[in-house]
Amino acid sequence: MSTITFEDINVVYEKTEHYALKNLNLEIQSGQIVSLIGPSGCGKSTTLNLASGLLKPTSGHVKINGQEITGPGLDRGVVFQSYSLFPWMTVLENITFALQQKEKERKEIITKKAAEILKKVGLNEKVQKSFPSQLSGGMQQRVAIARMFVLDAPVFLMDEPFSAVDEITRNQLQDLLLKLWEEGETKKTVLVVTHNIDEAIFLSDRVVVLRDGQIQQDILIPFKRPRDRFKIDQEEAYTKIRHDLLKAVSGEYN
Ligand SMILES: Nc1ncnc2c1ncn2[C@@H]1O[C@H](COP(=O)(O)OP(=O)(O)OP(=O)(O)O)[C@@H](O)[C@H]1O
Repeated sequence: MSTITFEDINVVYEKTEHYALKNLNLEIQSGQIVSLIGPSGCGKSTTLNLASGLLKPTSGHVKINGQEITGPGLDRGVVFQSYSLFPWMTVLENITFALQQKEKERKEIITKKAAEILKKVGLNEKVQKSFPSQLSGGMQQRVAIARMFVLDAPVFLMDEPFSAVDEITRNQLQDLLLKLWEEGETKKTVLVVTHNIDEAIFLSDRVVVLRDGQIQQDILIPFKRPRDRFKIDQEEAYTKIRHDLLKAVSGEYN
């Protein structure tokens, strides 16, 4: 169980004068999926980087379960837009290497575990023996998702994880993420940065809209899980939420 809290956060990057984040207060409850959306430069990645521990706030506190974050840690899994796999290792080696950093099991056990999660995300033995450069972007992102789940951190931080792939692949990856998340015994706390309003609605329990480093809107997404994208988008509530989010992102919300 992991709740992330941002308390009175201000971020002013070195050699700049403007606030990348200003008086930001946000709590992401344990087991929630929360998306951050908003126009370019509104502070989405800055918020995520605070949670990952790669960035420290100029003032304020970022905490997990009440404990101040002081740097990156194994309690947080991260997936970025670019595939962040080691190019000189095969797919299977990428996962076993990551697992070896965490678990002190025998090599055969780790390899078995790695192969199992890869199979689960739809990557067969042939793909497992391939190098990342031999795979499509969507497949590489499947590997990154597999790695995040097998490492089993209680918090997942994802920065535009599906923005580099085509729309059909994007939908498949969203479905995969939700399937693995829903199957989990303890629900992961997930913070996702996205530019895509439909993705934010489909994935999230809450969508937070940032503008100029501040929270403009914080909208609850009421659709029951598991969700069917082709059903929820027919609902009246969906149209209203989408409309409100589009307005908020465009800065036209009063
Ligand atoms: N390393 C940095 N040094 C200086 N300013 C930065 C740095 N990183 C971000 N900024 C500035 O901080 C503000 C917030 O940036 P951030 O990357 O968090 O926005 P974003 O919403 O993620 O944008 P995008 O959607 O384009 O990725 C912007 O004005 C940006 O120019």
